[in-house]
Amino acid sequence: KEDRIHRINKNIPGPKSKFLFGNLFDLKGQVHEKINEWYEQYGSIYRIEFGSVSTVVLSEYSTLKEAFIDNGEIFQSRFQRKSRTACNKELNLANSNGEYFNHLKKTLANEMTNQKMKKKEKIIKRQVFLLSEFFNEISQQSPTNSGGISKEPINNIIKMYSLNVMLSLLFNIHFPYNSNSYQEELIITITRYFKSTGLPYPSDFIPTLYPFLKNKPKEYFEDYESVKKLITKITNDYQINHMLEINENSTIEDIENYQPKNILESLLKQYKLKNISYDGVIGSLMDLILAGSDTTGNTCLFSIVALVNNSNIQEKLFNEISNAFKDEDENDIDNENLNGANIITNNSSSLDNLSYFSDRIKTPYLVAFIKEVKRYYPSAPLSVPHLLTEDCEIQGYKISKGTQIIQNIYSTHLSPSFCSNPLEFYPERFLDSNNEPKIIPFGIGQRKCPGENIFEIEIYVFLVNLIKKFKLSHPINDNYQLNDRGQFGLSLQCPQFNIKVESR
Ligand code: HEM
Repeated sequence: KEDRIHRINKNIPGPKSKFLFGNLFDLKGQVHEKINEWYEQYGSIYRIEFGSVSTVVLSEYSTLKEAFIDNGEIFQSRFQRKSRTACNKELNLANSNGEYFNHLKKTLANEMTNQKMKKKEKIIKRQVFLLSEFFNEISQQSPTNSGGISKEPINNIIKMYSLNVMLSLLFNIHFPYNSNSYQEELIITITRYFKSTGLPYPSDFIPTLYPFLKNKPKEYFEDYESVKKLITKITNDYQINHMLEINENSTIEDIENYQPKNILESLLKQYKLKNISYDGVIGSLMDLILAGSDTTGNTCLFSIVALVNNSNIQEKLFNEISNAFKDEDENDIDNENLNGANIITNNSSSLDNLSYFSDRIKTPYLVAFIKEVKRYYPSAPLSVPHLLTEDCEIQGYKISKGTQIIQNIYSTHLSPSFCSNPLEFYPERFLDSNNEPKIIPFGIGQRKCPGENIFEIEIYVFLVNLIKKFKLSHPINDNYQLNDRGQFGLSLQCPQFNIKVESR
């Protein structure tokens, strides 16, 4: 089977590969930068070998469109890596295929529509308010009160925001914004897991090595299990406390008539109808929490880096936002403590009345800034690998079924074929709606990210509040730049940084 794949793919250009290991030795560390180097050498379609797995890397919008949209059906399956399937048994959304996947996707798509997500802005604003308190504390740290410097890098706290949004959306709970405790360990575990899950492990691609390396690296499997334990406990608790209407005595009809109140209940309903397994429920919740918190968290962090490194842009945004949203929020948030995670009470407040996101037309420069952040710092630089399920021809090259396909979002966004001066951070390029370049941070085609709608609200509300209330700058000198070279992982990791915060 592999001989056939290699025979068909051999006409596609690409670097020389080594016996047994293929190009794996080159794919260590900053994988996306190596993939970009090869893109510059071989163009928008090239072939590499992940051990014995023939792989084709596709870049640039027209090539990706030809594959993932014009030939969408045969490009939609996930390539299964043993290290991942050993954890999730192919029962979760991100790793399943075929009918089972379609069922899961439909269940989640129904719950994550633009309309439904817009109604969740209240939840997001609550989290942004709590996060602002943390920034307030930093700003008051210096003796003059004119501005303070964070004592520690702020990366984990910002990731706590995106994790809390997902936890409150799914389970109606969130963690406090402080360090030295259980939640910081959780963030570190998620970050480590997401970094390592993007790396190509030799045991996934060299069958002869599998028996020796199958449970390595140990940390990767331990991290997965520790997050799974937490999500399983929260899900079990939720069922006991909230889904009382459905129990062992319920008939199929009762279950079918049950109206789920959120994403979690929709998944549990499908489990009770025996359409998906309990592991499928937990695995898909983990997808949402892991994918939802790490990608969004890193993008929020990169947006802060962009504000600090481009103070003129920060001032322009401050002026635009202050003019657009003059009103002040009053926040009255009550929490009850439960095992370290707080239950969110549903007191209504002025938070409920205001929707920044629906009014984003008032802030065209901020909307353009967010697009530029997504382009310049693509949070999922190489997307999630796909599997080609039928032979096909793309850009005149024949590709065999069984080939692993990589969506190269990183080069697509940062190559001169995409836009002029691609290495300049320049939001203005998105101001002309007739001429705006097409970005694909969420992937392309049938497997495109289901979290896009919620992400857009999360980053918009986050930036409106942060920019309106605080001036952010480099902790040492206003003229210095923060390091913005992302570290490779399934999501591009923003380097750790401290920050100076002044209240506006
Ligand atoms: C900056 C924010 C985000 C970026 C850049 C991003 C990017 C991506 C990309 C590139 C993919 C793969 C698409 C493909 O294979 O064609 C993906 C898949 C996925 N994302 Fe996101 N994502 C983000 C936020 C989120 C959020 C907030 C959630 C959850 C609410 C989420 C959940 C998922 C899931 C579950 C998948 C797997 C979908 C599947 O296999 O069908 N993502 N995302």
